[in-house]
Amino acid sequence: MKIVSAKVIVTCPGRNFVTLKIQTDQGIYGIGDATLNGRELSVVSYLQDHVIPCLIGRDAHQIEDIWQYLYRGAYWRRGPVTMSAIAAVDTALWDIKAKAANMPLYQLLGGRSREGVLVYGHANGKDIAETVDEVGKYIDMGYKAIRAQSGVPGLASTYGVAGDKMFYEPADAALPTENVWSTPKYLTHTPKLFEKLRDTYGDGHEFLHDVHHRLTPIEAARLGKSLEPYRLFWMEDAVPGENQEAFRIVRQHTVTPIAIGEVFNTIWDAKTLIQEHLIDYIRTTVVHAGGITHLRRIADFAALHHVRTGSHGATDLSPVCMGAALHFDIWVPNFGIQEYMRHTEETDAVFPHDYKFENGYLIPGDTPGHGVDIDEELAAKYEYKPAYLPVNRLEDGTLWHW
Ligand SMILES: O=C(O)C(=O)C[C@H](O)[C@H](O)CO
Ligand SMILES: [Mg+2]
Repeated sequence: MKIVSAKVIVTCPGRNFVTLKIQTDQGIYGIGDATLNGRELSVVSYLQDHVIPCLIGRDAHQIEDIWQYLYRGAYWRRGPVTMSAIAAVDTALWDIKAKAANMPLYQLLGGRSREGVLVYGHANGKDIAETVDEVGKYIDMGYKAIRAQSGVPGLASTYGVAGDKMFYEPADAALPTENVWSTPKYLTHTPKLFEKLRDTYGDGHEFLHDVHHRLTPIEAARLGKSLEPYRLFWMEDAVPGENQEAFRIVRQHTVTPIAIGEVFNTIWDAKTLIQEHLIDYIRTTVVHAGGITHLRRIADFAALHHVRTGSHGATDLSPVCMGAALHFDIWVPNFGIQEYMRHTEETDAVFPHDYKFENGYLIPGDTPGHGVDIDEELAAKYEYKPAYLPVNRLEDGTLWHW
């Protein structure tokens, strides 16, 4: 089955998405997500100018060979742009193979390992009281796991805390918004939030928290320790991930489970973290870590070291990524949890899909392929709009992590 054409579709139904569509000589097509938040057009160019010309005429069934061809063959390995482009090709090819087999994608991976994919939603509020109320709304919707973020007293705005509660969009401005950050204020405040959540809702739900890479290792160790009485499912991105060895310090001091990986692109970003048992959950996902082919490699390596998966699933990962991720999640033996930030109605209309939310779980459908399509006519109505993620500064103006 030969690849005869491929095109990149950019659309902005409330936020930007980049989608690759690969067409074969047998009339079967596949799609893959290529969205890299705030840097979307660099992946568009990488695909259009450098990848698509190399795909034409290749056998769409040779997924592994094409992956190696694009990874090794480029000479310049890794990085978010390269790996998002490879992921888009890989996802589209798995979609094609599953459609050709007339099976849902999870059947090709090894079949279902579970009935549904446990997901966590995002609750956030300007203060503890509002966050506790928002968590209650997620519990009422049936969520069993909820990420909680709260505004910090004395800080005007904090990433993760939004006006629109259900459809929070971090890439919120044509140029980066500037937030102010104070580690001492945050470290004093955050344990109080989780104390209140456990007091209010008891022990029946999982609570998660995202630190956004803002702490040093010893500060992260302190936070993890202070959160221990509230039994978090995980503490996410506590320190920047580049220095994997730094996690040894966090690990030595706390039994709060540790998660990281949404900014990782390959197994090499997580190798030390996994083999030294420094983390509990690896959060790489389909679109930013080389597609299903590479994610499977990471998950298998993680399984050897008791590390489970917890794929990133914010709104900037399109429904195409979510669909593919759910087929992966329903199969992967060492599954942990899947993040699920709901897309808007406009986005869902552009990307018709067959997955559904039921009682705290997402269930992939049985449509052949990954079960997500793109309505190209509708997509064309939403023109690309530049949008950036915010930046973070300390109170004295120093640029900080976010
Ligand atoms: O969903 C999360 O855990 C995030 O941290 C959201 C990210 O900031 C967002 O997806 C960046 O593009
Ligand atoms: Mg995160």
